[in-house]
Amino acid sequence: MAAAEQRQVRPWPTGAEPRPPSLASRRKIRNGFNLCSPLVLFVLVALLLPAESQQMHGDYGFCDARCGDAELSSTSPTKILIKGGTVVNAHHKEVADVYVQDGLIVSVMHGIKVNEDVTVLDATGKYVMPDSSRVNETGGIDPHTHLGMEFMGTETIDDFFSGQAAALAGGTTMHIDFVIPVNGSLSVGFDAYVNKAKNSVMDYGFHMAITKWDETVSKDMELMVKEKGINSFKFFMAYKGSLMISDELLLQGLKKCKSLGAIAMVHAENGDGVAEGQKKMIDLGIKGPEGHALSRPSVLEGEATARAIRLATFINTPLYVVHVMSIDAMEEIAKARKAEQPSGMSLLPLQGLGSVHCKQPYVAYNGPITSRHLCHFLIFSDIPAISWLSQTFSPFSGFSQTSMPFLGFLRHSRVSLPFIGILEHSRIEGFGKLGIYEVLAFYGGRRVIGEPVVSGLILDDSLLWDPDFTTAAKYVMSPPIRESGHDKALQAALSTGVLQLVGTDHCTFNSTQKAFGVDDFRKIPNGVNGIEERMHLIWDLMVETGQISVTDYVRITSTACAQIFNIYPKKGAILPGSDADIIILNPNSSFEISVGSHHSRSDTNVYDGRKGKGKVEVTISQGRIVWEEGKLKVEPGSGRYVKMPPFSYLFDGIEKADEKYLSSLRASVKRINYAM
Ligand SMILES: NC(=O)NCCC(=O)O
Ligand SMILES: [Zn+2]
Repeated sequence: MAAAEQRQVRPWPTGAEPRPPSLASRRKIRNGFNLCSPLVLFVLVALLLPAESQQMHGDYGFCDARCGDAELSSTSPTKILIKGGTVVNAHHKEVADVYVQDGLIVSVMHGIKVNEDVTVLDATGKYVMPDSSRVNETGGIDPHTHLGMEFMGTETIDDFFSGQAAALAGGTTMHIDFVIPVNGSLSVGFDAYVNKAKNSVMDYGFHMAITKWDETVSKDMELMVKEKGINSFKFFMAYKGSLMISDELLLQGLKKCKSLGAIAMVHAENGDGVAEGQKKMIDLGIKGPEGHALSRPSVLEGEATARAIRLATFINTPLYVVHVMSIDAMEEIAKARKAEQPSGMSLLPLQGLGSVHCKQPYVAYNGPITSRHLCHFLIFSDIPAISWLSQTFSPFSGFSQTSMPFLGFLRHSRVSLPFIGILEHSRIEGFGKLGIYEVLAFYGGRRVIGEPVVSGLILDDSLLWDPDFTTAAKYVMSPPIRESGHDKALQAALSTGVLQLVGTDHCTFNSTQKAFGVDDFRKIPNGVNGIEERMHLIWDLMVETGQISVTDYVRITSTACAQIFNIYPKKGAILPGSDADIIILNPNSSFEISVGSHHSRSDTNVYDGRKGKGKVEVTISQGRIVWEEGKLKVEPGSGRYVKMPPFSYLFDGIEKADEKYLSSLRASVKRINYAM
């Protein structure tokens, strides 16, 4: 990496600010069970086989990303034992050790002993609170970023290097960026992004935008899915005159997505309405950043969301609504997700069942399991007769999520009240512990996913009225940050499962770039930061306030994304065989966000000055410690492109629904032709 490039990455302040306390007193453990035994090596090789990453390694040394230092440091060890923390997955949490080797999680269990060549991060004691231990581990996945994006006549100030360095410092270990076609060409756009991503320092995937429609685009979509590892395409319903597509194109795109098993994503704002709103503001003489919010009210977001959902329903294909910013859009998603629940079925809270540690909004599905309803259960049991279930449920047992034996049993036996019924059955009472820990994914109504972003969950639009242009302009993004009230409603929707996962839409422009629109809000490049702040802010906003549980946190920041984009449990889980992308978060430490210490290249930060509880103290990416004690060590070129296969769980049952639709047509009707 060029030294000049390195210098542009902002430093973690040295000396000026108190450092977070060291998480881990490193030590070597002697005389333990040898994890390099032939058996373990065999397991490792077996686990390595299904890896689907396409490596795009550069020829770089391992270097420190801190500003100006440019010092080379040695590669961090690839054998790591994290001792004594609470391992949190979306389905379950437990105190356990995690052993990592060669970039993979090898083992998650109690009392792992290792040889002296293993680096031990011992979290025990230091982080255990009176009621429970509180070290939470998993790497976050940001489903929505724009690094190195050319947009509104300029290019984002964060490229793949600085954006990813910032991500790692904040505990995000993978992100999915949007490839923008070049003059409508997907292939040219893809190649351009492969080039942009050359200096990557962590794993990443690609979505792709569709900005025009013709035979070549249609064929290229196929190529992208079948050969390039893209399983999602985004349609901009806004940005008239540049990225915006028509309903006709959207329909073509939805059909194509469905045939390829790719997820259609929408930026849902009525672009014609926005153009009209902008004209109105300019006519009224409102040219400052507040004009941005005023010109694109939430009704335009609600309308486009409703339209996209209806068109996707018409085609019968899944839809993913990016950056849900308003109550209007969220309510359309809520309505759609409830829409098709067959009568007689309901959602029940799991509270109070045996040893279940479930809190709202965990739900169990109290009705027949059909292929329309993906219910992914994890059963914990010490009842010998059924303890095999938790083993068979290992995602690495060779079964896909939807063909696990137990789900198969539920489906085929057509049991009504299958789950709750079984749990309440007297035969198992008193035999031991039994619990459903969580329903990982529930899909009941239309296949609609709603993604709020950190800015929409936390901020309100008041600062767009700030008299200082630079301050106001940094909040300009689309759809706009809404007036107070929308944020709280989005939080509630997230905590109750109406919205599923949290992105950032990290799309940074510095104050010089934002000043392009000093005389006209329409020229202010749209976008805010968040890739570094997401994990901290969501922890503080949602977990610290009790709105969601720790396992929910993992689900909305990591697991749901991995499941939707079909890379679970390689990503999004702390399980044997998963990639070793791990964070260690200390809920007793505090964070403070500051433009002076963030790792983005931007000279502004919309969260500047925010403080909160919960600090990511260690980030492990690809099995290497890349963030520890406030120091970032990254290797440009080490980031791997993660291919994402089509036909995620969201497509489960689509064919059956199509068949049902066709058989319901009662057509074509045979008529007597009287004319003959
Ligand atoms: N959101 C935003 O303002 N900028 C990035 C482009 C987009 O996602 O609309
Ligand atoms: Zn975006």
